[in-house]
Amino acid sequence: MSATSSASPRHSMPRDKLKFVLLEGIHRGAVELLKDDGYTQVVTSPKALAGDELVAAIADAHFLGIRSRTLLTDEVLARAPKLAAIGAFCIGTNQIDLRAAMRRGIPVFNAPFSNTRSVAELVIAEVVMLLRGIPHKNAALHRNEWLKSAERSFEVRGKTLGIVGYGHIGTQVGVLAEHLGMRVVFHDIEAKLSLGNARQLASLSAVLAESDVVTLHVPETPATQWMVGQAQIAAMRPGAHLINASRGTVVDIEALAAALESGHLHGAAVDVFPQEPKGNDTSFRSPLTHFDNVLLTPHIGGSTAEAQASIGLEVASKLLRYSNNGSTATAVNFPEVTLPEHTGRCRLLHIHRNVPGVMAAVNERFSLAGINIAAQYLRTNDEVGYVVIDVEADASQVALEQMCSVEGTIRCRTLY
Ligand SMILES: NC(=O)c1ccc[n+]([C@@H]2O[C@H](COP(=O)([O-])OP(=O)(O)OC[C@H]3O[C@@H](n4cnc5c(N)ncnc54)[C@H](O)[C@@H]3O)[C@@H](O)[C@H]2O)c1
Ligand SMILES: O=C(O)CC[C@@H](O)C(=O)O
Repeated sequence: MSATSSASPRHSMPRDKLKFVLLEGIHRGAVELLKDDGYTQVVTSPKALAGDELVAAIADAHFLGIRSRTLLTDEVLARAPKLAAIGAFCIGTNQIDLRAAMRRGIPVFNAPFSNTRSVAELVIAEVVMLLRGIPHKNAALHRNEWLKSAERSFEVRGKTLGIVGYGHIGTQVGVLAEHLGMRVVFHDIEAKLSLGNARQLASLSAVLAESDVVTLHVPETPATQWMVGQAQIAAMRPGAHLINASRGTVVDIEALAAALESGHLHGAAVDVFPQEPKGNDTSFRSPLTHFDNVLLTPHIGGSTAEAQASIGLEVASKLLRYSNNGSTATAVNFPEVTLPEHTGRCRLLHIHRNVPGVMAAVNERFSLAGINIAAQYLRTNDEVGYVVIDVEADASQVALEQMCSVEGTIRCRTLY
């Protein structure tokens, strides 16, 4: 496969010349899968990178794998001219400027549910721990204080769990909570099929007012930024608990700290933070650290052996499929093309601005050059078109040259 940009548009490269950069401790299963497929150039780092370090690391990368802490802005992407695709080895893709990547002809793949169960299990454990007052009692014992008491200690059975964002994780949490005898209510911007006896309420405030524990499972979007602030916390029941394992920007941490200080909330569990350390060698600071009744975890909702192994294989497979076959199925920012094998033929990939005349120009050039098109697959969105063309192997070089010089081309390449 080749990976080209308008700056260096025409290359065809064998697998061992293509470079994968995998940051943030991506599971070794991903590395093994890539190497087993002939991609021997796999560079890994246990940490997230930023600034000049990130730019240097990806300057000559053809494929990049990250998790939630590597920020890929348009400026960063502009400094990685060979980048053909990005793998987000997680669910969230808010750390990537998806539109900028699309405009640069770079599809982004993620693992939409490989860690769903892990997050749901952690949240259920936190619901039980918070309602029993365990964080506080545990902290006291670590200071040699014996707090044997039933005060503020409750069963979860019969209590109400409010879920905000009833998607993959929210629904799993709801199902598990009902197995423990909880009542489940939820708020979502979309009308959702309620699982079990869960009830969708009309508004966020209705869920806040009715719940003993509120758990957040929305993605980071402009609408969810700081969606739980002072007013929303004030609308929660006195003595209620808040869980955030979604994104750090969803909750106003100062407002949460104030509500814990005043005693309006009896506890919280927080896994995600507005600013998170880049790696395990960096220290963590938060206004929540001095509360005994807050369970703090270092963004490990999806960090289980099972989830990481499964994410590693899932996202690496998607990158391989794109590299070997051209398929963009399940890309989160790109026209999706699912493709059959192209054995015995040469496959050309062309990513272009979706403006009138591009496809006509491609077809005309092929026709004038006497190149027979064996198969053609096209998908577009409002800005970008992605066309995959199979031609006879002996026509590949001329076809690539013709295709790459069409006005409106963002990227073009041939599969090796
Ligand atoms: N803590 C962790 O380690 C961890 C792990 C996985 C995912 N996450 C986070 O959890 C989020 C949710 O994951 P998921 O797989 O359930 O996603 P999902 O897309 O399946 O579900 C998200 C739900 O939120 C709803 N929603 C969106 N905007 C909303 C709004 N303004 N108000 C109410 N509902 C809204 C959507 O309609 C959808 O039903 C991810 O985007 C990610 O940020 C965190
Ligand atoms: O593994 C990570 O860094 C992120 C986990 C989680 O937030 C996700 O979006 O899947």
